[in-house]
Amino acid sequence: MEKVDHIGIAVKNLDAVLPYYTDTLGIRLMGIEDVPTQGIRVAFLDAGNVKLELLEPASETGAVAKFIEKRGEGVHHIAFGVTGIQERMDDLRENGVRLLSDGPVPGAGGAQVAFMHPKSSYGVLYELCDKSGNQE
Ligand SMILES: CC[C@H](C(=O)O)C(=O)SCCNC(=O)CCNC(=O)[C@H](O)C(C)(C)COP(=O)(O)OP(=O)(O)OC[C@H]1O[C@@H](n2cnc3c(N)ncnc32)[C@H](O)[C@@H]1OP(=O)(O)O
Ligand SMILES: [Co+2]
Repeated sequence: MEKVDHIGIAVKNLDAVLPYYTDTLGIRLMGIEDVPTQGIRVAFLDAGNVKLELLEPASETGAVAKFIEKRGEGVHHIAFGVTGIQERMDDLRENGVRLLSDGPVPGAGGAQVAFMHPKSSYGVLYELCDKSGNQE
């Protein structure tokens, strides 16, 4: 059983929503970073035993922009923390899960990540997040 590392939440404007999370909900902001490979800016928030990952589109063409355009703001994905991400991907693929890349790709915070297609996961976009090689 994998540990949930974070819950991805798509937002139109990070600066507009952050006060709600930090002031109204009292959740600690851990940091903000650009992830150009995904065309987004992300903010990680410490929600105790799991992180929230707010995802703001940095372009009109990325996955998050398309998600918001089609479905509006809201829960976008659930990320499992794993080690040995390539082996996990191979195992999932052997079990018929459709992965969105052959191998892991760079994620936020120096992680290596991969995604399973929602159509293979009963409607949920799941991410594998491997920080074991992370020097940060
Ligand atoms: C990596 C940095 C950071 C990190 O944690 O380190 C991140 O988490 S980045 C997060 C943003 N990046 C991604 O999401 C990359 C993976 N996503 C994709 O490749 C696409 O978004 C994909 C393939 C999931 C959907 O793209 P597509 O162009 O096919 O969009 P459609 O609207 O045509 O969707 C097809 C089908 O899937 C359903 N769908 C789409 N997104 C989601 C979602 N987030 N959760 C659940 N279901 C989703 C959509 O409704 C369509 O279903 P249908 O029944 O046909 O309506
Ligand atoms: Co994520």
